[in-house]
Amino acid sequence: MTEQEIRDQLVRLGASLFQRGYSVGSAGNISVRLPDGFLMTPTNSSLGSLDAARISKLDAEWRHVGGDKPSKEVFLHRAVLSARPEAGAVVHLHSTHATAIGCLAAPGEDAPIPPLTPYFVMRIGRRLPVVPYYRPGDGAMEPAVHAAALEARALLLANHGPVVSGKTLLDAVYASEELEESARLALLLRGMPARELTPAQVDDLLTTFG
Ligand SMILES: O=C(CO)COP(=O)(O)O
Ligand SMILES: [Zn+2]
Repeated sequence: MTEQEIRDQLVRLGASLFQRGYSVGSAGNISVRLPDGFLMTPTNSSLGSLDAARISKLDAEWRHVGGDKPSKEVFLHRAVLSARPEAGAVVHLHSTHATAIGCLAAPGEDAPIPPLTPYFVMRIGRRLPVVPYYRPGDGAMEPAVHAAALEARALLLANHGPVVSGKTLLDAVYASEELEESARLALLLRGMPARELTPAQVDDLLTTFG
């Protein structure tokens, strides 16, 4: 895809997430890896009304080289994209149910959502580490996020929200949606004797689709 096509896709997918309530106000941010750097949603922008021409551009050293001022969460995206060379995009949301799990789970926990359905396992994997709370935009979070991203495709920022990587922007968006719906399901079934996928079923999914 050309950079222009990726910019247009970012606008479309941001609007789609916003319209369905996965993000509200100016919450959340998205980054995409390019051959010569990165695209990032501008700070204080709404995912619902991004302007393709004003999306921030950063060079390969994460210096701002074009468009509006980038998200204050540049450190967060840099931590994940540098830990996961195969990842092409990162989506950070404040989606309600995943954030709720990030308020219930203990920082350091690494599987706060049980493997209830195959698509959760296929899109998120076995681990979903919970990174301790940091103020939004605090660069001090970078080592903790980097360490978590080395072992998992997605993570939860305690009391803040989910961070999900994917091979492509579309993969990262699909995985973010799957994570939010899985969190919702986990909360709906809390305290009920829900049947989880067995370790053998999880292994089978990961070897077939992982
Ligand atoms: O989600 C956010 C902070 O965590 C939004 O911040 P930005 O508007 O700077 O991207
Ligand atoms: Zn946030």
